[in-house]
Amino acid sequence: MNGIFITFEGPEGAGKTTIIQLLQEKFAQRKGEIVFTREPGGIKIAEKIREVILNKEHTEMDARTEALLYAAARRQHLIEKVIPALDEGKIVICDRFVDSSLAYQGFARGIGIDNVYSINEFAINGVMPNVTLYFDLDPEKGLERISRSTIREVNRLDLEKLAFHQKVQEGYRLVNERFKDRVEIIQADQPIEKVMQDVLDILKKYMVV
Ligand SMILES: Nc1ncnc2c1ncn2[C@@H]1O[C@H](COP(=O)(O)OP(=O)(O)OP(=O)(O)O)[C@@H](O)[C@H]1O
Ligand SMILES: Cc1cn([C@H]2C[C@H](O)[C@@H](COP(=O)(O)O)O2)c(=O)[nH]c1=O
Repeated sequence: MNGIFITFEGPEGAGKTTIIQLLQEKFAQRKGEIVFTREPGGIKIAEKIREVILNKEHTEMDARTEALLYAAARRQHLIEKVIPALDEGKIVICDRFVDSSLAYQGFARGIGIDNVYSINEFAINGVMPNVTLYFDLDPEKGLERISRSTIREVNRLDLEKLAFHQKVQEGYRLVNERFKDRVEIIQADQPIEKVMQDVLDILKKYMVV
């Protein structure tokens, strides 16, 4: 794989999707070189799994089932979209990846970061990001942002209590420490233009911006 794999991580409402949209606009002329995608989703089967996981009616979903579904969506997305693009030398920018599973299912759901990493090792088979941009924002602020959004649909995980989202933040702290060689922290509580500039400053170490 000759390409560059870049992932965006962070809590709800941190601004990952907003910045990815701005990057898509900025790099609109470079469609053959840069692939934008997301997890869970990005391809047909994984988008269907996304619908199952995030459906607000599926309140009975077991935590391990949830972890396995994210890992299954990840596997199919890697095989169909991410790995072929990296093999062609492309840059892949993905909204969320395995660190989300470690923070949300591993830590916040209480399954254990190592347990969730194990099932994901089977799914990803050694494919890890070159760099991860972590959008750092307190969960209260992120939840407040999404509650004000008129376009973003509320999903099952958004509906978890604040205590869950605080655990997600704590989980990410542990994950970021474990993978500090590839994780770059973005201060997400800044105006969008400044967040975008900080993101570009990091991306320019990996690609022409
Ligand atoms: N820097 C910012 N300052 C203020 N509001 C912002 C900023 N970045 C994004 N927002 C707003 O916050 C809301 C959530 O942003 P966005 O969807 O990009 O977050 P996200 O990290 O992708 O969230 P999620 O992972 O929950 O989907 C949107 O309404 C967006 O306009
Ligand atoms: C990949 C992944 C995601 N999640 C959670 C995080 C969010 O609550 C949703 C995805 O929604 P978004 O608007 O696209 O951010 O799913 C998770 O818990 N585990 C994962 O592996």
